[in-house]
Amino acid sequence: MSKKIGLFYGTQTGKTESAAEIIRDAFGGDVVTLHDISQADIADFAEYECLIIGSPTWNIGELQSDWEGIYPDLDEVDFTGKMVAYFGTGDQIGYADNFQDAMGILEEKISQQGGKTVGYWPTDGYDFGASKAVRNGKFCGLALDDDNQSDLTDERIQAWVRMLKSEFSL
Ligand SMILES: Cc1cc2nc3c(=O)[nH]c(=O)nc-3n(C[C@H](O)[C@H](O)[C@H](O)COP(=O)(O)O)c2cc1C
Repeated sequence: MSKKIGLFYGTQTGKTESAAEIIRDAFGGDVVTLHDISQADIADFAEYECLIIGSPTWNIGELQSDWEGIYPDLDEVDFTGKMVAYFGTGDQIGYADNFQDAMGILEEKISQQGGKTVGYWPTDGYDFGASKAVRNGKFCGLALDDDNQSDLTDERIQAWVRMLKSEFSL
């Protein structure tokens, strides 16, 4: 595996950070480098051909606050030629009409800036009303819900990473 992957995540209470660590470990070796977006610079995206972007949804349909801060600057980043996978953490029962919105908001912006989305994930096995992260009946990335389905997080990540290894051509 010669390609390096940059995983950029934001977190408020640690769940998205834990998921990021499990994703990194699932790739094995030192393929994935973690970047807490609160410590990162937009120039850091340029170092990677493959990116993974993670955010929880907060405050009813909003980005995690560090992503919120950097979001306007994404207009200056060229993601052309990069493959980008997304994951989110959310609460499908407590926030059923905004489940995983942050993942959708980031995917929309980064796609507009040239990123090619990989790692779509089925909506089967979830029960929610509405989500900005759904594209043609699938999530635009891996949806995790540690508030209600923490027992599924590990197996979802392992299956998604197996898929990504192939989509990233690792
Ligand atoms: C005040 C509050 C608002 C939230 N809003 C949403 C929401 O709109 N949509 C959603 O899917 N999850 C929502 N959540 C759930 C969080 O996204 C979820 O707990 C997530 O795993 C937190 O990730 P973190 O620990 O990385 O910050 C909300 C949680 C709280 C406490």
